Parts: sequence; C-alpha cells; structure tokens
Amino acid sequence: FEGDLKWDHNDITYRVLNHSPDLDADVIDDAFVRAFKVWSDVSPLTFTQIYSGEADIMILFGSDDHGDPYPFDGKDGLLAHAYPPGEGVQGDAHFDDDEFWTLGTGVVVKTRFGYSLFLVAAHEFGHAIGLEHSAVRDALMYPMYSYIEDFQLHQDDVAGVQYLY
Ligand SMILES: COc1ccc(S(=O)(=O)[C@H](CC(=O)O)C(F)F)cc1
Ligand SMILES: [Ca+2]
Ligand SMILES: [Zn+2]
Ligand SMILES: [Zn+2]
Repeated sequence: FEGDLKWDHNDITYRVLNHSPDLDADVIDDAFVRAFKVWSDVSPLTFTQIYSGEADIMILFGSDDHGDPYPFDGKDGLLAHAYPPGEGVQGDAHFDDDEFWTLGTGVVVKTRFGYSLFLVAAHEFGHAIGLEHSAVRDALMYPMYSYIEDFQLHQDDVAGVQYLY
C-alpha cells in the first residue's frame, strides 16, 4: 500500500469501529492494547483509544468487499491488512471476519484452527506505523503467519521501528 514513511506525531490515536463475534468486545480491546504495547515498549510512540471522531488508526472487522479497493477472501488466505501512516484511510487496520479469531491463552486446539488476534494485530499495527515486511523468519513483520506460544519481538522488528522513530 502507498503511504507516508512514518507518523509526524508520536501520540497516535485509534478507534475500534466494530468487533468480531468470535471474542468478547473487552477481550478484543485488550488484545489491541497488548498489540500496541509491543510497539510503544520499543519506541517513543503512545497509542490512545478514542470512541468517536476520526482516529489516526481506524480499526474494523469486515469480510469480502468492506469498503476499500482490497476485498477480503473468505476463510484463510488474507487475514488482515493495514495502510502505512497518513491521512484518511492511511494508517487504518482491517481484519477479515471470515477468519476465526482466537487468543493464544485459549485452548490450544482453538488456536490451531483460529488465528491469534493479538499476533495478527501486532503485525498489522507494525504496518500502520510504517514498517514493511522483514526477511527474518522469526520476526513479527515476517509476511507469513505462524502461531507463537509466548511471543517475543525480534531484534529485526526493534531495529525497524527504532530506525523510523
Ligand atoms: C503475523 O501477522 C500476519 C501475517 C500475515 C498476514 S496476511 O497473510 O494477512 C498478509 C497481510 C499482511 O502482510 O499484513 C497477506 F499478505 F495478506 C497478516 C498478519
Ligand atoms: Ca481471509
Ligand atoms: Zn480493507
Ligand atoms: Zn504484513
């Protein structure tokens, strides 16, 4: 996706426009808080949830055609996408609601058939702050989803965000 290199401010706002039926709303909101913390822990960025108006990062769950030129594709395949920093749709993160969203803390069998909302969100928020994909297999920004039990940000991810901010 085209977009700017990085945000021109460090106090980023985000707004959750809707929730997936797969998890309780407060579980989803907590997963997003933890996914943002991955990046605020290693950068000068702060992420604040707002509940009305236009946020830097607008988050929504949608399936197939969900209002932008990049429709989702049903179960599996594309899991989510996010736009690089900038105005309007830039910076926004969309999650494919044809996926079954779970969390690692749940029963492992559910995670095996579901996707960790925390892991996917942390990856998408990486794009939303300007990060591209990593070539390092163990990096969060590696383009392939792989379930990780106890997640650890890779040095390559840290180098990426600290290069930008
Ligand atoms: C680890 O986090 C993710 C890995 C892969 C994806 S994805 O398979 O949905 C990817 C989108 C992306 O890289 O953000 C695909 F090209 F659509 C999303 C999150
Ligand atoms: Ca999909
Ligand atoms: Zn979209
Ligand atoms: Zn990606």
